[in-house]
Amino acid sequence: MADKKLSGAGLRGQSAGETALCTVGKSGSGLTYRGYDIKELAEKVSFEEVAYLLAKGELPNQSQLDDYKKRLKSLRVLPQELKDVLERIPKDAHPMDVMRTGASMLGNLETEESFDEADAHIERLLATFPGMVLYWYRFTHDGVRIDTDSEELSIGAHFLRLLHDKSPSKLHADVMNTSLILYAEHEFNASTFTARVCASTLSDLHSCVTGAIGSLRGPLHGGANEAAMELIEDMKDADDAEQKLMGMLERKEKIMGFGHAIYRDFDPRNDIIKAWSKKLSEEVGDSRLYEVSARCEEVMRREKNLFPNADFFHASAYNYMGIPTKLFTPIFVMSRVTGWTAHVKEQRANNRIIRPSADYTGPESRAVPALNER
Ligand SMILES: CC(=O)SCCNC(=O)CCNC(=O)[C@H](O)C(C)(C)COP(=O)(O)OP(=O)(O)OC[C@H]1O[C@@H](n2cnc3c(N)ncnc32)[C@H](O)[C@@H]1OP(=O)(O)O
Ligand SMILES: O=C([O-])CC(=O)C(=O)O
Repeated sequence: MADKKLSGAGLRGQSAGETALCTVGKSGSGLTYRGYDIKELAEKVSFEEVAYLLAKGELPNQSQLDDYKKRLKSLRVLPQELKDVLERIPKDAHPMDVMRTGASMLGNLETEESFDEADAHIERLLATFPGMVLYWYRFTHDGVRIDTDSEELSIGAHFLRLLHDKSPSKLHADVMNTSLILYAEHEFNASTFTARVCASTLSDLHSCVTGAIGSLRGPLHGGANEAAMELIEDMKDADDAEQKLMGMLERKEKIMGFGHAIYRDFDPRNDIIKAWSKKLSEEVGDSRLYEVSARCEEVMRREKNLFPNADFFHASAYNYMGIPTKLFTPIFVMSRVTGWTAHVKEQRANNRIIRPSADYTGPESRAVPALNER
C-alpha cells in the first residue's frame, strides 16, 4: 500500500475542514491526539486523561483528573424511563442499535437546551454508555436488572465489572484502558464526519452522537472488529487460517480488519493492541486466536500488501477477556464518543453548514409524461 493514492471517490484525500484534535497518517503512518503521539499516550496515561484532553484541550493535572473521574462516576445512574425502554428492546437486537436508541432516548429525557451545556451532556454520555448497553445485555441475556454503578473508577474496568459481575484483573483493566485510548479519536473518519455534518446544522449533541453510532456500526468502519472475530473464530490453527484466507482472496472477498482509507503502510494502533493480544493469549494459555491472527497478517502482507487496521487484533484481545463478539463495536462507541463530541464542539466554534456539491449523472431535462403515457 506504499503507493496508496489519496484521491478519487469517497472524498478521499480532499480536505473537508480544519481540526486541532488529531493527525492521521501525517508521515504515512502516525497518529497524534492534540500533538501527543498515540504510542506515548497508550504507555503513559489513562483513557480518562485522554477523554479530558480531547474535551478540554490539555491533559489534566492530578486534582483535575481526580475531580473528573469522580464526576463521571457520579453520572452513571440511568433514568428509569431509559431503563424501561432498554428492557423493551428484543434480545436479538444488535447492541449497536441498542446504543443508538439509548443515546437518542437520553436526548429526549435530558435535552441539550443550549450549546453552553455541551460539556455536561458529553460527560453524561461518556459515563452512561457502558451501563446503557450492559443494562440491556444483562437484562435480556441473563434476566437480571444490574446496578449501572460500580466501585471501579476507570471506564474500562467498570465495563468489565458490569459484564462479568466481578472486578477485572489488572491485566484486563490495562487492556481495556489501552483499547479505549486507541479508539478515542481519528480525525474525519466516517462516523466523526457524520457527527460534524449534523453539528453543522446547529443540531443538538444527542442527534450528532446518535447519527455517528449509525455510521460506526457498518463493517467497513467500527463493525469490522466483530467481522474480524467472525473470520478468525472458525480457523483451527495457523495453517487452516492460511488456507481459508487464500480461498477468500481467490474469490475476491474482502478481509475485514485489513486496509485503511488513509494509512499507507501500517496502522500505528495495530502493534499496540497486537502486543496486548499476545499477552492475553499467554495468560489464558490458549494461543490459537493469536496465532491465526498473526498468520492472517502475514498472508495479507504477502498476497495483497495490506496490513491489519486497529480492529483486527482487537477481535482476539476482546475474545480472550470473555467479551461477547456483539459487544465489540459498542466498546468502540464508549471510547469514540470522546472524539465525536470534541469534533461537535470544534464544528460549532467555527461553523458553516457542510453542504458539498454533486456531479449530476442523470437524464437531461425532459417533460413529465401523462400517467397513461408512461
Ligand atoms: C477503525 C476503522 O474503521 S478501520 C477500517 C475498518 N474496516 C475494515 O477493516 C473493512 C475492510 N477494509 C476495507 O474495506 C477498506 O480497506 C477500507 C474501507 C478500510 C478502506 O477503503 P479504501 O480506501 O477504498 O481502500 P483502498 O483504496 O486502499 O483499496 C485498494 C484496493 O485494496 C483492496 N482492499 C482494501 N481493503 C481490502 C481488504 N480488507 N480485503 C481485501 N481487499 C482489500 C480494495 O478492494 C482495492 O482493490 P481494487 O483497487 O482492486 O478495487
Ligand atoms: O479513519 C478511518 O477512516 C477509520 C478509522 O481508523 C477510525 O475511525 O478509527
